[in-house]
Amino acid sequence: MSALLDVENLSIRFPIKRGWGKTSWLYAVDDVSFQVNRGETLSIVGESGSGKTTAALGVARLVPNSGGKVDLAGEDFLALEAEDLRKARAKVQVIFQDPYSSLNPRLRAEAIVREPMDSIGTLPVAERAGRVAELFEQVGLRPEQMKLFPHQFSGGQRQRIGIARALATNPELIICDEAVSALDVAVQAQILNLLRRLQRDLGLTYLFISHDLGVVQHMSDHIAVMYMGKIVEYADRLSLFNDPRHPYTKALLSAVPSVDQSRNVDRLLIPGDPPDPLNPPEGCRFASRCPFVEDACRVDQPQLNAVTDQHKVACIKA
Ligand SMILES: Nc1ncnc2c1ncn2[C@@H]1O[C@H](COP(=O)(O)OP(=O)(O)OP(=O)(O)O)[C@@H](O)[C@H]1O
Repeated sequence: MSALLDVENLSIRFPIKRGWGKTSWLYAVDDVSFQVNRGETLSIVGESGSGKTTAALGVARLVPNSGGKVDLAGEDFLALEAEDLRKARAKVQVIFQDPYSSLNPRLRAEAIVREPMDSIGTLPVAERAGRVAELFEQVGLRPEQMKLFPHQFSGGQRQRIGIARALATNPELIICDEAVSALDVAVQAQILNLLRRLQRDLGLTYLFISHDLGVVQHMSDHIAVMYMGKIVEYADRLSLFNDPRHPYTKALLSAVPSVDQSRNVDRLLIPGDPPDPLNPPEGCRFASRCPFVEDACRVDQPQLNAVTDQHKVACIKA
């Protein structure tokens, strides 16, 4: 299967001002590589602050990178300039977490959905209104709702508008950044089912950012686990959930309540907080919280090594 998205050694850092004119760099994403096959979903999971959102926004060039390569559908996306970038933006769209704040409250729903077509110019002007109507139907909204403003919709309906807007340019890659986290559980299920149906019907590829492992289990083909800006484990869904190798992944999974009695996993608690991201430790970044730590873990940073064909782990004990 061919990769639609191939990310190599992506790094993203933010300048943090400290005291008199002193700037430190926070590496939110540190030398991260991954691929997503066409028509598949790669989820990125990890606790708050691990760099999931920054990595995804870096892929879409919505935050500046400080190194690396992003190949999107055969194009060197980070190297594109002005006009080529504007056109290429049609290929990657984002669905944001908060359907309340991500829609312009002063625009009618039809104008919100139409906006990416106008700014990227993907369709002749005369065809855009028809395309908006088609998108409304595709995401399960009624034609008369096109004239309404965002506050006249429920949270789930607003997220449907966000999805219609993301589909407007016929993208190949959609980044779902905590796309259902702000919704209640019943509505979450409807939106997740809609995303899966659209993926199947339109051949979409998803980069799915979530801290909710239940949702991730439902959506993913592959999963990357991030900790402090690094991918610590990368695997297909079954391997990750049935045979997690990194102690951090084991701890994340053991915290998920399971109705499956046969999955009798001992609860593994992660003590303490992550270290200061402005001053990451030498060696493994998880060492200070790892229940299995050894002296060697504090010396060299573990590389992401293959344990099987579909499974990579950055832990010297894996
Ligand atoms: N614009 C910014 N300026 C400075 N630091 C930032 C900026 N954006 C993110 N960070 C920092 O980068 C790190 C990664 O943040 P990011 O939002 O990518 O994490 P996350 O895993 O998506 O967490 P969450 O689920 O809470 O959004 C954090 O330490 C965060 O404070």
